[in-house]
Amino acid sequence: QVSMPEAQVNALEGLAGKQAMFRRAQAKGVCASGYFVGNTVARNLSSATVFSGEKVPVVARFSVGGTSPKANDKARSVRGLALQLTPSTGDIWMTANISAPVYFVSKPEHFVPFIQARSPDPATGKPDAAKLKAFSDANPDTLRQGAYLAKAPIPASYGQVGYWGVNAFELVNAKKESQFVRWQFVPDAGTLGLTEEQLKTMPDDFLADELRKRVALAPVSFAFKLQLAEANDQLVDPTLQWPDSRPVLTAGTLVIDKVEPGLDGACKNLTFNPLALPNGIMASADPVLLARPAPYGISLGRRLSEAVAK
Ligand code: HEM
Repeated sequence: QVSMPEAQVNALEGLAGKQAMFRRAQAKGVCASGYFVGNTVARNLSSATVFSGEKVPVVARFSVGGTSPKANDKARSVRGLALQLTPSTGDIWMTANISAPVYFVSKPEHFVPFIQARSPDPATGKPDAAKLKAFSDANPDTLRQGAYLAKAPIPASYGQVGYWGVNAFELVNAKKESQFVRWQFVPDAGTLGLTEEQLKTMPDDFLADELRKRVALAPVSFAFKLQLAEANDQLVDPTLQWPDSRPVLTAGTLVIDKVEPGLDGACKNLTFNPLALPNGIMASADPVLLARPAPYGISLGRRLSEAVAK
């Protein structure tokens, strides 16, 4: 009997073949570092020490969606921004964010059939179109992320695309007041997509070098924004956004001022566990959020033991 988290990681390995030593999702990426500074908006909502206003050291990993370390940087997939914040006092905070406001499943048990419907059928070497249609028809919520990405520009830079936390979290302040939020990292340089011409002429691999060159000239920064839930907003379905009318407040700044010359750096031995939350930031009841740490840990375990076995 295979557990759900193991089945999820196995399904990811089936998409483009097992990629030993690489992350089983967002396999292609680059490690970077910098700092985060929270402001009074954050401090009024949360007692987390990452929001104290000090420069909190950050390890960051930018990534391209999919399970292949050779993924095409021009693919119509998500880009990722994963962070580990290590304040001088208090708890570490980890978060893994994507360049879409929504996820592709609303229930963790849909993850395996979603991936399998897109994986090559052993008989034909291609995904089974009928199987994909049947799954999509039965679960139309699994098409929402694709619909978003179909309309979004293909990012020209890891530093010129927005990243969303997607899942809802609960902030709690010193007075024990609670506020449910969703966060996003909005690039200060603005968003920029590849032109039709660039989509034809750019190489498949450019994002890591582009970020190195950009950061060598000046740090890359993002506004950390919080969208505030109202009383009856749903907190458990990451395929749905909250209404645009919900207030979005700037609560801090993320600055990236160094990019690893290679790919790994400090990210190699880490998994960015989205439930590694400090006091003052709590998980919502979103079942997709609660399902994340186990497969991340399994992926970390597999890739680290493969690296030793090599
Ligand atoms: C049941 C749902 C999910 C499963 C099974 C899953 C699975 C995984 C796995 C196995 C990894 C590789 C971990 C590692 O080796 O360190 C990963 C990484 C990642 N996931 Fe998820 N994930 C889920 C939901 C989400 C959601 C909702 C988001 C969006 C916010 C997300 C964003 C990311 C990002 C950005 C990474 C790359 C982190 C890095 O750079 O190290 N995942 N996921």
